[in-house]
Amino acid sequence: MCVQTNAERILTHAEGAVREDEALGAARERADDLGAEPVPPAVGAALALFARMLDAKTVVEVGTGAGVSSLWLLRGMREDGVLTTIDSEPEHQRAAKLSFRTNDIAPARTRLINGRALDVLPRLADGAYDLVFVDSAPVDHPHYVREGVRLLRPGGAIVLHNALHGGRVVDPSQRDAATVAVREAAKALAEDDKLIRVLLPIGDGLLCASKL
Ligand SMILES: C[S@@+](CC[C@H](N)C(=O)[O-])C[C@H]1O[C@@H](n2cnc3c(N)ncnc32)[C@H](O)[C@@H]1O
Repeated sequence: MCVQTNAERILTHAEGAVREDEALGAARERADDLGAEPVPPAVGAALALFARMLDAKTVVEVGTGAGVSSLWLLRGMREDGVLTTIDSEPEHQRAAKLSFRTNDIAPARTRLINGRALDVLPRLADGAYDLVFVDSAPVDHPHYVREGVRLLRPGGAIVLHNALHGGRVVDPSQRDAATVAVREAAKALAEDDKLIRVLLPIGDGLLCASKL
C-alpha cells in the first residue's frame, strides 16, 4: 500500500479541486488516445486564470497536443482574442481542431501552425503577446525562454510546464540533458531583473514569469 505524506495529500487535494466539463473530458480522451499527454485540470485552470487576469487577447502556445490546454486558455482569454498554437505533429493538431469545433470556438480565434517551435517562434513579432505557454520538450526550455520573453509585451507573462521534470530537477544527482536544460531555463529567468517569477508545484511544475 502506498501511504501519502501530508505534503502529497495537500497537493492531491489542490489538484483534485478542479473539475472539467464533458467537452474538456472529450478533448482529454482524444489526447490520451494519441499519446499527446494533456495538462492536468489544475494546470488548465491556472492557465485560464492567467489569461483572464492579463485580459489576454494574444497568446502563443508551444505544444498544441489535442487542444486541452488550448481550450483552457481560450476560456480565459477575451472573446476577441486569438490563440496562436504550434505543434510539429499534424495528427495532434487535427484532433485539436476537432476539440475547438465541438467547443464552438470560432475559427478566427485560433491560428494553428504546424512546425517545429524553434523554427516558428523566430517568425513571431517582438513584444506582441500577452501570454506565452510552453508545454513541449523540456530539453528546449532555454530556447523557449529566450524566444518567449522576446515575444511578451510589458506586463505579459511566460509559463513553462514540466519545470520540475518529474521531480528530477530537485535531485542534484540527475544530470540528463533535459533536466540540465530545465534548470538552465529557470536560472535564466531568475537572473533577468525585468521579470517577477514563481514556481507553482502543480502538474509537472509550472514556472511563471511576468515581464516588467
Ligand atoms: C505534452 S503534449 C502537449 C499537450 C497540450 N498542451 C495539452 O494540454 O493538450 C506536447 C506536444 O508538443 C509537440 N512537440 C514536441 N516537440 C515539438 C517541437 N519541437 N515543436 C513543436 N511541437 C512539438 C508534440 O507533438 C505534442 O503534441
